[in-house]
Amino acid sequence: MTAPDRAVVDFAAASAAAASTLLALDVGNTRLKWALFDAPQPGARMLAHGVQFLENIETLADGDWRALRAPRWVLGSIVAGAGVRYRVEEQLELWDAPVQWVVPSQAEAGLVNGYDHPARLGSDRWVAMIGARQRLLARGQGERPCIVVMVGTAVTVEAIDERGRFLGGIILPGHGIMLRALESGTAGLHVPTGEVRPFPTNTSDALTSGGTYAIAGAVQRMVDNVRVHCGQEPVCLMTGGAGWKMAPHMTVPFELVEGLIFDGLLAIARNRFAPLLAPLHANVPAAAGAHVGR
Ligand SMILES: Nc1ncnc2c1ncn2[C@@H]1O[C@H](COP(=O)(O)OP(=O)(O)O)[C@@H](O)[C@H]1O
Ligand SMILES: CC(C)(COP(=O)(O)O)[C@@H](O)C(=O)NCCC(=O)O
Ligand SMILES: [K+]
Repeated sequence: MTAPDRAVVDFAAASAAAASTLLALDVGNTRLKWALFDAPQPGARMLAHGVQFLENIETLADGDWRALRAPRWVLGSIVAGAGVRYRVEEQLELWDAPVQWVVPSQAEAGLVNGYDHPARLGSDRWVAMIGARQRLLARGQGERPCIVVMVGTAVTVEAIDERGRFLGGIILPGHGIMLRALESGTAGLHVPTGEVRPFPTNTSDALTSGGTYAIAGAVQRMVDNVRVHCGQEPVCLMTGGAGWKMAPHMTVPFELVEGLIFDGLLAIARNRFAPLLAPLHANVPAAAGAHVGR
């Protein structure tokens, strides 16, 4: 369902774009997601986008990125290690624009950070929450608390209150890590992927269902926590490469949204870069959905 290692380029749109392009990067522990926008602000048009597994980063400059219009700005989230960051920066030498990596702070783009040490929060979590908060504000739901679920290599479930304060969140292993942990810690769990069943009657189904229900149950628990704390039902947004796998098995109402991290990066970019733009872009419509990764 997702499109691995593939770039989609709208050449007509790319050539029409003004020189205010933003390359947005989301580097996770499994894959690098990128998108080129025609302006550094919410509602910007996506000119091209793609995804690469981390082991294929070296192909970007000579592959997907070669034909791209040069970005004026590069803004990214990265949670992979320093080695990966260095390899990404090497590919970015294709252009003059220096990359800015987002570091979570005390407050940015409408979100207040409740983490004990704000900078120790994963930047992907921070940026996705900024995207979620912007989305709620844009559709008049700024008075609602929010749960943000990201299903990637790891799974995170964040709680944001009705005033835009990040209360805290949980981290649990993603599907792949859960399975590998069970395989490596036992003698009898080397089996093919199974199906999600309410009452599994074989090892494959038992493992697949266990992982899926662990995630669904964790989300349900965080929704309960927020309901008790905030006194109202949260809006639940789910994103990430494996979000579609969880969707059929959730027990709380939710919306599957692609590109929450890109929404967040555009909101941050508006604060950092839009003031540098001429009035040319003053009337770009706000908050169109960004769709990425398919
Ligand atoms: N076609 C696919 N290609 C890659 N990963 C996929 C695919 N479908 C589902 N996944 C799952 O999505 C996860 C990667 O999602 P992603 O959001 O890119 O993670 P991260 O941000 O941690 O790199 C993988 O761990 C895998 O379980
Ligand atoms: C929790 C994460 C591993 C998620 O990574 P991902 O699944 O997106 O690759 C990442 O956000 C991270 O390294 N966080 C730093 C620790 C923290 O957020 O508390
Ligand atoms: K991620």
